Amino acid sequence: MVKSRSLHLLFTGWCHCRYSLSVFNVGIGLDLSVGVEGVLPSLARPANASRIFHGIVFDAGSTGTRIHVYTFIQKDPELPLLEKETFQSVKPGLSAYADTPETAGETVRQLLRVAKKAVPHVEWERTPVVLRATAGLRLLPPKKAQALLDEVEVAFEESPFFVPDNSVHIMNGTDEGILAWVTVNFLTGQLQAKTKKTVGTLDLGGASTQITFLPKFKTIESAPPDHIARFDLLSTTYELYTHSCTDTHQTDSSLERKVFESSCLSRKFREDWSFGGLTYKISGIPDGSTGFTECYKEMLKVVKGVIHQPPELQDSNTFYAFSYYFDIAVEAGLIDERRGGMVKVQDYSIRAKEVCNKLSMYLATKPFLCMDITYITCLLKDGFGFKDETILKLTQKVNNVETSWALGAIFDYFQNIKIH
Ligand SMILES: O=c1ccn([C@@H]2O[C@H](COP(=O)(O)OP(=O)(O)O)[C@@H](O)[C@H]2O)c(=O)[nH]1
Ligand SMILES: [Ca+2]
Repeated sequence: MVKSRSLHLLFTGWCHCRYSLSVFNVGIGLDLSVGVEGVLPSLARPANASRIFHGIVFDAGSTGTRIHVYTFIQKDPELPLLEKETFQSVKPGLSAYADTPETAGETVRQLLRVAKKAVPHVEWERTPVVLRATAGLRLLPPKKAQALLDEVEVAFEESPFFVPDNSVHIMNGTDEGILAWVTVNFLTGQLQAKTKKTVGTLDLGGASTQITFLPKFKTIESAPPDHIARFDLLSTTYELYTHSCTDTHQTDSSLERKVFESSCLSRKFREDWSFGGLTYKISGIPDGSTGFTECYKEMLKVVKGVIHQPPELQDSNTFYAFSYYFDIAVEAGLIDERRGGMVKVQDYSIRAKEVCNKLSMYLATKPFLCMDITYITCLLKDGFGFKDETILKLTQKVNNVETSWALGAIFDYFQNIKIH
């Protein structure tokens, strides 16, 4: 089976992009701190509730389904602590069961067992459970996606947990970006600092990508009003720039072709790949050129001019990056899988050149690395317009909590942050 994020993109074609911009008002009465030892914002809960309470979030991603079970401690009437997160994931994602939706229900039941272990029996009936689906379901025909969501809802209703209204739905890319930003800025302590010193976030999923940051005044001024997404958290209104792309299924006849040749692959590489009901022959270009320059040109075709470039990114210093930015950096040997680490945009680019110009060395073990790392390089530089020196903090967890939009989603449930 072919395992490559960028190959998927090349087949699905251009991103469907949404740009949004929002403004930030420095917190009035915002009082948050974070992490395993940190303080979470006051969350709405029953008056007679015990000191410990929980929330369950399912992340139905395009490549897998994950459960996050959060345990909060009510320290005082205002400020609960996030005590811990219990996490588990399964592959493939729900969209793989588009023709057998009952299997999606089984996946969810299997993960709900994790929640039953993590949440004490007496707490089950007041512990909310929600599922948010991302690009995998966004790309399915609506009826097929709904059939999957219906099965999830049945599994939730059978469970002993509290199923709120609108518990199961497809999330739009803007919410995905904002909720990931909320998670990271909460976990890194930026939100409670009551300053404008927040960190931007970059997510690269199996079929979508998001960039979210607190823009400077100039960006706010020059952006069209419909590029604005606001949300409220405690007494603060935040306005963030958030831009989301979901790979769209290509509708033109090029999807019909059965052969896909790329200069990002070794000339000797041959593999069959099934996608969208067709089987493709994937290979290098037998008599053509390979290597970084040619590969980069291929990537430019799917990236250049598609993604809005906020000018201030040229001056930005640090972004938190996760999901495939992390995975590919590990595969490329840029960071350690357990510890994560910091890389510059140019580190991806330097490594891409090294890998792509020695494709035969990677043929047996990492045949798609050149393609994937070149795609990331191109996305960062020519897509978003980052400069070479921008630092990406690559991390899967902050203070032992997953870097994902899921924590932001449980905030959204408890706080109703009203993204608009
Ligand atoms: O608990 C997990 C498991 C995986 N991933 C990453 O998510 C990416 C895959 O994206 P996803 O399936 O979420 O696709 P999306 O629907 O977001 O496009 C991969 O890089 C995974 O490493 C993640 O962020 N959290
Ligand atoms: Ca994701």
